[in-house]
Amino acid sequence: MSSASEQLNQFGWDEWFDAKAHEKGSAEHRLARVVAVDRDQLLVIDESGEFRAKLAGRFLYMTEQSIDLPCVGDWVCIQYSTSDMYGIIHDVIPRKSVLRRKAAGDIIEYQMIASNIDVALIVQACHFDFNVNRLERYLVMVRNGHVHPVVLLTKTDLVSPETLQQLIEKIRSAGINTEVIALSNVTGEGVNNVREILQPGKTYCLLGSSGVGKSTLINQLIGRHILETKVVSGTGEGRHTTVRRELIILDNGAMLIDNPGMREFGILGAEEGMGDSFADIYALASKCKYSDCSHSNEPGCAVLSAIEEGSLHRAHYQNFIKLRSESEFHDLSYLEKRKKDKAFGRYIKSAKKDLGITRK
Ligand SMILES: Nc1nc2c(ncn2[C@@H]2O[C@H](COP(=O)(O)OP(=O)(O)OP(=O)(O)O)[C@@H](O)[C@H]2O)c(=O)[nH]1
Ligand SMILES: [Zn+2]
Repeated sequence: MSSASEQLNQFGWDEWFDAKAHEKGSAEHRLARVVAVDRDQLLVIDESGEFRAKLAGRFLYMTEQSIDLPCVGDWVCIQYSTSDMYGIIHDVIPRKSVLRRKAAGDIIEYQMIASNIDVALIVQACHFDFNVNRLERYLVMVRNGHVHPVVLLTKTDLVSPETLQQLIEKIRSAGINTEVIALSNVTGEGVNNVREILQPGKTYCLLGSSGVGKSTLINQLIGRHILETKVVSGTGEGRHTTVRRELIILDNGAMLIDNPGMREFGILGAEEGMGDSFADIYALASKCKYSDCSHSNEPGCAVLSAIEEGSLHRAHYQNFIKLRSESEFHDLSYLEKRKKDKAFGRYIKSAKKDLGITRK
């Protein structure tokens, strides 16, 4: 790594990105990390501070999908010129991890929420909000994006220690081995356990339903001075109106991404299944000859006959197949793998018992 890129380590740059930048031939460019996106303007940070930036016309022209445009958390190749108040973004360095959600509608389109997140803190409140199935859906989304999950149970002040213990047992008996931190923003209990896992140079985000205490927790984690915004131009001079920063650097050097997309993520990402847009296909599927019909070539498939008859649009069906292979397949493969792991664990246990091996 060059010394310039070493200075970027504080913002999460590492050997992984370095290797990707070399592969792409972008290693010679100046690099910066996106801390906010405001329509066509971006706010980026590098070792010399924060700058406004815009996308290069050529980059915009060459980009076919909106998910390939820079989002919060991305590393970008940037050029600064003395004549322009904006830095010009020429490229995006490949993403190590992503949080994205399906855009509404039949066409399979994804919307980027943020990238290059190391750990997602999945927040549920002990009181009212707690739901293991929803937790599993969040875990699937997060792991599909290659983000490491940690579960936060908030509002412990509203439940008895026994109830809290039962909630944790429910999580464990669902086969979820993810680290769980219980906390109360009111008493402050457990908040330090969250602080302890936040490492400098790593990027975190909070996911969870509205009202579970994410903002309250973020406010506890943020030092006051971070809220003051000083935005300079590409030349390093002048001040401009404030952009709401979505990537926040905490006092200890850990980074926290909190953006509007993340706030809606729970509803559109983890909670909306495929059912809504493909209700017609699911209705037909119940009439297929085989209950495990994949609707691709089976005899007696009601979905395929509906296409033949013209009562189901082929394009709609193709979207269904594509989305199923892209999303449900990954989701299921993760859940199935975990079930298998669990089954394997039981198998090992019983085999040990048969052989008379017991834990000392
Ligand atoms: N009793 C109790 N109340 C809490 C706790 N944490 C947050 N609250 C309260 O719960 C309400 C919602 O908290 P927020 O932090 O705004 O929740 P949020 O998750 O940020 O919600 P959105 O901004 O809608 O995503 C507020 O009235 C908080 O004061 C807690 O640990 N215990
Ligand atoms: Zn079928």
